[in-house]
Amino acid sequence: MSSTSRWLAGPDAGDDKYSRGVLAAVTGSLQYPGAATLAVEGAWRTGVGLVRLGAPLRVQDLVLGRRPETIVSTPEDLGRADAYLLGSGLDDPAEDEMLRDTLVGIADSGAPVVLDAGALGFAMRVRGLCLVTPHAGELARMLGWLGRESERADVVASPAEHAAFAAENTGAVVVLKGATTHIATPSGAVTSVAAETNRLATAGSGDVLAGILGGLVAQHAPDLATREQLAELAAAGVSLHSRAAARLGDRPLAALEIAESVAYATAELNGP
Ligand SMILES: NC(=O)C1=CN([C@@H]2O[C@H](COP(=O)(O)OP(=O)(O)OC[C@H]3O[C@@H](n4cnc5c(N)ncnc54)[C@H](O)[C@@H]3O)[C@@H](O)[C@H]2O)[C@@H](O)CC1
Ligand SMILES: Nc1ncnc2c1ncn2[C@@H]1O[C@H](COP(=O)(O)OP(=O)(O)O)[C@@H](O)[C@H]1O
Repeated sequence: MSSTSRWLAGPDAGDDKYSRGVLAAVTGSLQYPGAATLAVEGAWRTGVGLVRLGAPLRVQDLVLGRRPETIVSTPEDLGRADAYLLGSGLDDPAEDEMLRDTLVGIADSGAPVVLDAGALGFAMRVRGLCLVTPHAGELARMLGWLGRESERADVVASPAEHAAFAAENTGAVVVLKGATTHIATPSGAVTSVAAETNRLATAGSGDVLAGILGGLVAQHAPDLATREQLAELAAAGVSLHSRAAARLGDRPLAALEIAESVAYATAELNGP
C-alpha cells in the first residue's frame, strides 16, 4: 500500500458511520456562505462517516440544499466529533464573542483540529494535533503574530523555510498552499507536493482542500499519534485534491466540481 493510499482506504464489514469518523465543521458565514458548501462537499467525498456543520441559519440551508446528509446546528450546539475543521469562510471570530468562545472550547478539547482562513489565529491554542492551511498571504500574517514581520513576497521567495518557521513556532503542521504546497512539521521537516494542474487556482479551491483534510483527519483520528503522521496524511490530502482537479482535464474548473471529483480521484489513487 502506498503512503497516499494508506490514508484513503475504504470501510470494511465491521464499519459504521461512527467508526468511519465524525467531522464537525465551523465554516461559512453571512459574508462567505458558499465556503461551507465547498468544504462540506470536500469532506463528504473523502468517505468520512458523518459531517456536522455549525453555522448561521442561511449557511445551514445552503449546505442542506446541496448535501442533505449533513447534520446542521449553530456552532455552539455542534456536539461531539472525532475532529474539527474551523475557519474556511469565517468572519474574524474576534468580532463575535460567542463564536470565539466556541472555537476556544474546541481548541482546548484535545481533539485534532484543521484550521483555515479566519481561524488561523487559533493555532497556538490548540491542545491536540493541529493542521493549519494558509496561503502565502495568510502565512505572512501568521508570521507577524509570531513576531517575524513578513510580506507575502517573502513567503513566496522561500516558502519551505517560512512554513518550517511557522510550524516550529506554533507546534502545528503547516500546509502552505500554492502551485507547490509545502507541508512542514514542528521538527523542521518539509514535504513538498507539486500540483498536477494549475487549474486549481480558482476561488474556493482552498475551502475544498480544507474539507478534504478535515474528512481525512476525522477518519484517522484514533490512530493519529504524531505530527509526522499528520503531515503524511496532509500530503495524501493535497495529492487527492490535485488529482481531483487534474482528472477533469485541462479546462476551466469551478471549485465545487473539484470537490465532487474527490471520490473518483480516491478510487484512482487507490488503484485497481
Ligand atoms: N465562495 C466562497 O464563499 C469563498 C470564500 N472564500 C473565503 O474568503 C475568505 C478570504 O479568503 P482569501 O483567500 O481571499 O483571503 P486573503 O487574505 O487573500 O484576502 C482577503 C481579502 O482581500 C482582498 N484581496 C486580496 N487579494 C486580492 C487581489 N489580488 N485582488 C482583489 N482583492 C484581493 C479580497 O477582498 C479578499 O477577500 C476566507 O474565509 C475564504 O475561506 C474564498 O475561499 C473564496 C470562495
Ligand atoms: N498556480 C497554482 N497551481 C496549482 N495550484 C494552485 C495554484 N494556486 C493555488 N493553487 C492551489 O489552489 C488552492 C487555493 O486555495 P486558497 O488560496 O485558499 O484559495 P480560496 O481561498 O479561494 O479557496 C490551494 O490548494 C493551492 O495549493
